[in-house]
Amino acid sequence: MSVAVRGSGLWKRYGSGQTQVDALADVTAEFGQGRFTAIMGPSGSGKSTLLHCLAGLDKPTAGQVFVGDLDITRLPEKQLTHLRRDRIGFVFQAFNLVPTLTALENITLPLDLAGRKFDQEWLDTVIDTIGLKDRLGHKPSELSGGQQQRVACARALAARPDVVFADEPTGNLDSRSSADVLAFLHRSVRDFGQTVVMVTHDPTAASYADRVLFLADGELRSELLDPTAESVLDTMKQLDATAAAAG
Ligand SMILES: Nc1ncnc2c1ncn2[C@@H]1O[C@H](COP(=O)(O)OP(=O)(O)OP(=O)(O)O)[C@@H](O)[C@H]1O
Repeated sequence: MSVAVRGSGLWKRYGSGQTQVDALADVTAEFGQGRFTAIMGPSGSGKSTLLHCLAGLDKPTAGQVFVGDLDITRLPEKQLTHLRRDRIGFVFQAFNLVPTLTALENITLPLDLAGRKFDQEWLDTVIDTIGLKDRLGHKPSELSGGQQQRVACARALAARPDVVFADEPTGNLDSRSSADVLAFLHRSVRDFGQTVVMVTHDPTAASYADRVLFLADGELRSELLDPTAESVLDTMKQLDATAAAAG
């Protein structure tokens, strides 16, 4: 299995002296191509920081991030911007759609901005899979939260990136809409070989992934393969118990 993204010896330090926080403390992790990985952990454990460093949105204090063979921590800002545009997709908790554009215009916006020719067949496949064909001419305000997030997922996939990073993509959704969004991400991995890395608090959301990584205090503490909501909950309880015993 080839590796889509790799973080090696990642540190992220904020502040100094009394207020110093190591949001990441020597995290090394690989994300295989065509795999769906969830990142979990208590609030403040470093999940978003890890995702942002892996996605080139933030620079680690030490360590390296490779997208394919490319060390993105060494890239000048302009090349990094191009890499984020061409090879990385993002889905945020707050959808972040452009309110004045239709759903379809939002989906193709990154390609329009990059002046790229569409792979129409791929775009049709993605649009078929989000199941919003009759809503493509609607503005975000005319769509439900779940529909908006599916549009945001389609936008992230439109350029067929090496990897899609999703930061709490179901954090603002009810369970039915969450299931639609997660089913779409799952299908993009299973049917199209996409690579997805998703931060979530929700054991049910994590159960859609192939693998769950658990962070605590900026360190990787555990890993679960082929998770179920129950096995994720059990692991969270064990980690809580270990933390309570240690502290
Ligand atoms: N810009 C910043 N300046 C100082 N400290 C920061 C900054 N960003 C994050 N931190 C600290 O780094 C640690 C990790 O934060 P991070 O947001 O990555 O955690 P998280 O696991 O994503 O939390 P949550 O689940 O609450 O979103 C926290 O202690 C946080 O307070």
